[in-house]
Amino acid sequence: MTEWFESIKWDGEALVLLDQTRLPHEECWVRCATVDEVAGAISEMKVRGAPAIGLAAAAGMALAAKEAVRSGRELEAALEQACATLARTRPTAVNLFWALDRARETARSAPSAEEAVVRLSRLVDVLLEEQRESDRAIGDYGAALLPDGARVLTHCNTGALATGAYGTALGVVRRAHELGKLALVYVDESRPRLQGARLTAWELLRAGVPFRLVVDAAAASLIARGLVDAVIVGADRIAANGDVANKIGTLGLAVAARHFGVPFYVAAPLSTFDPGTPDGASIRIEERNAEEVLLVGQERVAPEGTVVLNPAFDVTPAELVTAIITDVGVVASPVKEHIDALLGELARREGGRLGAVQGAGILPR
Ligand SMILES: CSC[C@H]1O[C@H](OP(=O)(O)O)[C@H](O)[C@@H]1O
Repeated sequence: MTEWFESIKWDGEALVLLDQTRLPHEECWVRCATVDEVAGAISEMKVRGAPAIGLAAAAGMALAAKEAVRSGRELEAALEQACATLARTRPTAVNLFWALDRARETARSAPSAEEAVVRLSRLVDVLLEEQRESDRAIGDYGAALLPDGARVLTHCNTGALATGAYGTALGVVRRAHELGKLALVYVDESRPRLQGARLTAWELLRAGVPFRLVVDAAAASLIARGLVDAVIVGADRIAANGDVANKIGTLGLAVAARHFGVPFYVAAPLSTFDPGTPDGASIRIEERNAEEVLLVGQERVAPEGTVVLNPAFDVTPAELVTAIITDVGVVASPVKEHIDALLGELARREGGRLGAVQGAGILPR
């Protein structure tokens, strides 16, 4: 995977973010020097995308530790408060909580508060490098699944903006393009926050990848007309049984893909898997504010008095998923039966924290 642009920078003193609410018309960087500023950036979606949210949260913990040592506050209490603040930002992407766990373990491993500051700062760099390696692996595994001349449909934004590295589903798209296997990408606009129209279009233009922007409502008919060889999306949380939480609108794509016999792929790193959540019904779906639906840009489109329901994610049952493309291999169909091997790998990586699980069906590196 060729080098890509940076969307998240960590200099040990602050988290510097490419403000995704200003793209594509303005490339503005925001500097977050406190945990509250990081939490605000996550809540306001200045940084968004499951892995990117995790990276930001880890930086927030490092900043909280630094402030505790500077002010002489007891470290444990300061980190617990920071953890609670960050955990309240967005509830669905498990990467946020995975990163907070990594940060707390890192702090606990330090012999002193001063050393905890050093280790937490180093953890942000480690997570950034892990994400680059993970995205590269996902790109390679995913591109290998696509036919030559592939026409792919994707939803929301799952690129470098969403991971801080090269992207998950959009990383597969870019890798396939680099390998000369990609003919065209259909990009769902992804109402209401328009991550596809604003962010994926911006990334693909930069990468020189051919694409067509479509309204969300067009996706099923493109699949029905035989214009799509594969649907590939990201994920915010994958439950122990393989059910997938992702941007609202994903479930409809999976149903259409299954009905018309088109592969439906999910691309996600191990940090998006949540062995602690048994199934999709147990995943908390973030409800966002009404203005996101009432307004298009700054213009109000619905009449006064309109009541809104604005779930930010939906859940796709495992049986509709053709395969999950991860950084350690592809979890083949039926995903529900084969996910155990992946959870075993996750347990190994997490130092056995989750208990080893035997299984089959994962394609080795
Ligand atoms: C690579 S994770 C991207 C994932 O996150 C998006 O949600 P949001 O834009 O609300 O953070 C969407 O679900 C993407 O699939």
